[in-house]
Amino acid sequence: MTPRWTTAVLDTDQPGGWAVARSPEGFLFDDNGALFPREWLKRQDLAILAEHGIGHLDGEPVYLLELRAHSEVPGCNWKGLRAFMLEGDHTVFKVLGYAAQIGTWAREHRFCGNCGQAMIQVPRERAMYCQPCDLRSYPRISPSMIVLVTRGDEVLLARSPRFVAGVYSTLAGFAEPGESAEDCLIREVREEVQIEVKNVQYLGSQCWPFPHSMMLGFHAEYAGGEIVCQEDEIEDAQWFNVHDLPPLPASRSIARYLIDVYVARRLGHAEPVLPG
Ligand SMILES: NC(=O)c1ccc[n+]([C@@H]2O[C@H](COP(=O)([O-])OP(=O)(O)OC[C@H]3O[C@@H](n4cnc5c(N)ncnc54)[C@H](O)[C@@H]3O)[C@@H](O)[C@H]2O)c1
Ligand SMILES: [Mg+2]
Ligand SMILES: [Zn+2]
Repeated sequence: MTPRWTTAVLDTDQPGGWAVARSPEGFLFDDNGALFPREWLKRQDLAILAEHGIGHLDGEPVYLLELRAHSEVPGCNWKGLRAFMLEGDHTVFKVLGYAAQIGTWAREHRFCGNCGQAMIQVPRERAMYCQPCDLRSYPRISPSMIVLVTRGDEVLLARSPRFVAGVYSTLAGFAEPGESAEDCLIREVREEVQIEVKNVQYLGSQCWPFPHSMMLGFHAEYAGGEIVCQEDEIEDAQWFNVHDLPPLPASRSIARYLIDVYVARRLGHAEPVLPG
């Protein structure tokens, strides 16, 4: 099946297509959603910082208008990316997630990190370029490990102080230079709860555009230790029985997928599908 959404580097000199507008307040939307006829959107009073051609949705070109600040557009409102993840069309969320990552990266790479001079967008390539340094900067992706640790009928779930009240999730953390995915996972579990794991198994991955994580999802078995929560990072961590789980993360997250897969296997139910 052809995917509805494919990324591409489009020429912004071409007219037409759809556009999304992103400001520090999130994405612009109205009753029809977050995609607007591009020519109409560009006629509105918007503080445009940059325009990027980002791909095709159902065969139609899509552009991003990255704004310096949010503006009032009659009949429209602004909404954060997370809200689009939680509700509405998943393909539109993927478009907006990609747009957010490109917008953030281009905004943060307007100047060369080596010499400080202005960089230019490379035509037909997703890169910012500094001519004097001959330096190209590509969109940043941050590999992050996420793991469900289990012990028979029990799963290890934890709360960060940043979570919605009551919600428990799997452990996660960013890879550091010099680490393999497995090294990172073992270190993160040790740091966050002082538990040792074994039989690490990769299950799948998910783009997590908050702001640019690439989540690599694993299952691991408990090998030893008692839970000791890392100060500041982990508010609480517990072993939960698969028959008595606390409020869990959003159904489109890989964290939820890892939990649902294990519970399904344990209870002999059909396995869920990982949202792309
Ligand atoms: N999709 C999901 O289901 C899901 C679930 C849980 C976490 N996540 C994501 O996983 C990522 C990592 O999880 P975490 O917040 O527990 O990480 P973590 O345990 O490594 O701790 C966060 C700390 O890492 C540092 N940090 C921030 N950005 C970094 C980067 N790009 N590279 C290296 N270090 C960085 C900061 O000091 C920050 O306080 C986050 O983006 C989080 O949103 C996704
Ligand atoms: Mg963490
Ligand atoms: Zn430079």
